[in-house]
Amino acid sequence: MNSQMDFSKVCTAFSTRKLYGMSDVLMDQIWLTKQPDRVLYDMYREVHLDGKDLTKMKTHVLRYDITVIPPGMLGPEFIKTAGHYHPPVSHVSASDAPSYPEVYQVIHGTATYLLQKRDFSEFIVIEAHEGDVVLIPPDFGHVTVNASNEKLTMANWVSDAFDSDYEPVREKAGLMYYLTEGGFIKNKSYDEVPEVSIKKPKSYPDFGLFSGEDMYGLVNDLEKLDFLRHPEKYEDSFKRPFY
Ligand SMILES: O=P(O)(O)OC[C@H]1O[C@](O)(CO)[C@@H](O)[C@@H]1O
Repeated sequence: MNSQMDFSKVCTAFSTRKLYGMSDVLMDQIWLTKQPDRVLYDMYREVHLDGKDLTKMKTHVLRYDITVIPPGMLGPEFIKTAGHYHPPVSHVSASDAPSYPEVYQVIHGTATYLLQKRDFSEFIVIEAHEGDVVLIPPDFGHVTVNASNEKLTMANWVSDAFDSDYEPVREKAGLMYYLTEGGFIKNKSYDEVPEVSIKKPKSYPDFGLFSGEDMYGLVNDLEKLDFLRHPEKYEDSFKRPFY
């Protein structure tokens, strides 16, 4: 996928996330009161190069989305996405059903992915550059930060069978740590937090995902993304510690 494309022409839905819509998850509430509302980032849903690709995505109940996050600060914090968890897969009735995973690829710029385990036992940070792929395993909440001085364009493949859950991140006023110019700052809403665990991007041969390979190409091989819809079948590959 080319970061210079006009994604609004090749998506089925466009939306933006605005500052006031994220007020609950920001570290500096005093800074916020002095800010006018503004658009923080753009989201393009079901990006497709032609109608056939869109049909394939819909048939497999998968979405290829693009998110564009300009550089900037939210007070002391670097600009970031609101953050959310995915619900457990609905076709497994067990109380420990895994939640839907997701895979990101940086198209242009630098992304810092923050991954937080649902039970607060892990906090993983992965800085990714152009071509890098980052897999969000089941049961991790996630936020993307643009801590660089250039525009970030990133893609994701994800199941289209659910809505993201924003409440757990909102009720704690963000993830366990905020990424600021001075480094990571602990979010006081959490009692005990694990240390920040810095990891490097990698390829995921078990899932057919390789850094440097444009993952839009998977539109021609969507069976390979079955793990996004049926993570319960890939339990061994998702075994902890995943990173
Ligand atoms: O939903 P949030 O937390 O604002 O994050 C934005 C991004 O997350 C995704 O929904 C995928 O999880 C992207 O498609 C979207 O652009």
